[in-house]
Amino acid sequence: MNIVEVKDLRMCFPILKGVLFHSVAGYVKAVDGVSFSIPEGETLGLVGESGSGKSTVGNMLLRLLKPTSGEILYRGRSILGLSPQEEREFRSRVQMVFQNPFASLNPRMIVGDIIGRVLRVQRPELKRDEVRDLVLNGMQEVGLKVEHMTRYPHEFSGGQRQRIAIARALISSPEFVVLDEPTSALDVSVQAQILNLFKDIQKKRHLSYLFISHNLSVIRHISHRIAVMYLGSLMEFCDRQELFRNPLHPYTQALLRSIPKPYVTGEDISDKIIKGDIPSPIDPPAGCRFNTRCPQATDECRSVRPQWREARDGHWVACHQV
Ligand SMILES: Nc1ncnc2c1ncn2[C@@H]1O[C@H](COP(=O)(O)OP(=O)(O)OP(=O)(O)O)[C@@H](O)[C@H]1O
Repeated sequence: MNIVEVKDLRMCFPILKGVLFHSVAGYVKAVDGVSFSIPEGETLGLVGESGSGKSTVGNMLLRLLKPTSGEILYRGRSILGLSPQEEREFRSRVQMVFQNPFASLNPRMIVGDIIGRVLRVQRPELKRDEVRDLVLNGMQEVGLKVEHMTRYPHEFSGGQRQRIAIARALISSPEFVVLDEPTSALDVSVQAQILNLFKDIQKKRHLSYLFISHNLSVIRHISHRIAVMYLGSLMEFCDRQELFRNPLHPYTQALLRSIPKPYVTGEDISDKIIKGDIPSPIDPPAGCRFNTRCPQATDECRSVRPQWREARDGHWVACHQV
């Protein structure tokens, strides 16, 4: 069963102008017709360059942003227009971990209170000792110690702080977690530990993740399926192994070529880097969004938007050349 299904999702941010920002000068088409699904217990890796719209998708799934149009189904039910009761239930089932563990933790609260606060709001019937026990279990699950409970965030390293943020996200026993670049601010060795922690927790709790990153190596390590995003649109979506063995879209192929090889020093990857800049989402190119940088672009690519279609079993792509 799919835990999340997204259909033709769009998000346009108005660009306001004037002294009192009273008129609209245009729109940023941050997300422009995105569809995908996430099966229960799986991780969907959402990868793309900076500004491609990944965080906007994540924020819409969390109900932090209301889509301009499209549908978001959570366990088959729309999450748009929930009653206050349904909203509370949704909040306990869906959680998030963001990139910056330095900014996301209140520096004036001790760790035990940071993690336990969610429970005080969501389950006011719990007694103090019960909250404490749950917080302790949660801390141990992510590799924190009992004595960490009374310390402040500034006393911890980046990796430890991200463990605190993870414990806080898990304390309400969510089913689905949006992980928005959760390891990007960490050292490489710590990144691997945190990625493995996410995997262990997923196995144990049968959690589903949307994992957002610009780093394909990280996405490869953690994902079951991968969606490749470019300038607000999905270019390709399939199983992880299929994507790395048989990438169909020229953008995905270029992304894979640009991953530096381990143990090769001084490798010249200048001819493998995608040429040109990502165009502005205020005035995206007509036809295929990638046509201005695609070596295979034809007149059709420059004028007709490619359809999002299943080229092979479970392998979706938007490209005229496939
Ligand atoms: N609140 C907003 N108002 C106006 N434009 C926005 C807003 N939020 C995002 N954008 C724009 O929408 C586009 C997509 O942004 P988004 O943050 O979703 O991309 P991203 O792929 O997550 O990039 P990054 O990896 O840099 O966070 C960008 O052009 C961004 O400037």
